[in-house]
Amino acid sequence: MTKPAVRVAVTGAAGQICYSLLFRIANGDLYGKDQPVILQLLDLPQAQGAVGGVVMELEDCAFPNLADVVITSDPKVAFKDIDAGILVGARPRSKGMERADLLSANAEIFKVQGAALNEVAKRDVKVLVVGNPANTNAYITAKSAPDLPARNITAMLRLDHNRALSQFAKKAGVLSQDIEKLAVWGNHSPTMYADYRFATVKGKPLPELVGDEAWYRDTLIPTVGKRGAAIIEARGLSSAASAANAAIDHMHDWIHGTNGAWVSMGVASDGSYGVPEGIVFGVPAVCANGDYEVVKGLPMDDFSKTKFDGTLKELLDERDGVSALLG
Ligand SMILES: NC(=O)C1=CN([C@@H]2O[C@H](COP(=O)(O)OP(=O)(O)OC[C@H]3O[C@@H](n4cnc5c(N)ncnc54)[C@H](O)[C@@H]3O)[C@@H](O)[C@H]2O)C=CC1
Ligand SMILES: O=C([O-])CC(=O)C(=O)O
Repeated sequence: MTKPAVRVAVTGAAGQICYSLLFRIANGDLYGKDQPVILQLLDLPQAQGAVGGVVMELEDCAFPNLADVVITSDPKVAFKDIDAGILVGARPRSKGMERADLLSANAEIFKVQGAALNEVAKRDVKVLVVGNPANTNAYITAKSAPDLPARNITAMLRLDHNRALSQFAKKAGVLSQDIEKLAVWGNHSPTMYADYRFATVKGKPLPELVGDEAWYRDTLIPTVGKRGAAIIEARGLSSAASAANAAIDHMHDWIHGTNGAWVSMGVASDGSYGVPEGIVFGVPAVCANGDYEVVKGLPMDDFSKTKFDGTLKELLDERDGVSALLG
């Protein structure tokens, strides 16, 4: 017998990330090939025609498990009874613009969408915020959805995690899939801290395989931190297919589990590592049974502490920047 369909809302459906993401979800990359999915697509009124075009293309793929598609500009229609929500729709950064510039432009969007999720989504909905500044947008969403568990409203650090994996793999001459226990801490921004101190490859410490602490500090960390800007510079547009891939990885692992492996997720702090409660902070996590647990008790050395405090300070400043809006 066919399983009942799950409902997945995706916002920013006419945008470039969704042009990749929607096809991956419809193909079963999120919930599996045996799970019917209903896509509930949100975009602005002026983008409805373009969303219609994307939906024609989805139809033309004849995905066996795409049960239905809803197109709307009303968040309460898009989020009705959803099992999962991927909030992509936001104003993207253009050349020369920093994420902080996006803060106020996007804060209002996530306030409205948080309130709509609060009203109509399933009580155990899993939410991933992709739209930048992703951590603070997730923070606003959670604060605007007080009846939903804050732990279920997450932000995307997985692109940073995947970027770091690839750079480390290249440097150490190993496969990225063999790198375990990498952690990306903090904000999805150039201040993020890709921490390889605990990482191993087939039991060997990654720092030993890399064998070049100066490269790690002076090249790896800034390369990953500024990768989004490098892609904008090269493409004239921000990253899209890799962002969609990271969103699939994040949600897939949350839904299906990681078999003990660490992944990096932006999650509402419970106060651990000294991060004030509620701040959405990138942490290493292990997923199981449709839930995640933050890896706790990792020690910090002087370098880590400096990096950690820097990215935390940026998030606290962003929080202060939106506090008036949250009232
Ligand atoms: N967290 C991460 O790792 C990454 C985040 N991003 C962010 O993802 C976001 C989307 O990127 P793209 O798809 O490239 O942008 P895009 O400009 O191609 O598409 C954005 C879409 O969102 C829609 N939109 C705007 N306001 C909306 C609202 N209130 N409700 C629903 N839809 C709305 C627009 O009409 C447009 O169709 C940007 O904020 C970008 O910075 C991009 C890459 C990585
Ligand atoms: O940098 C940007 O604006 C897009 C983004 O978040 C990324 O590629 O990491």
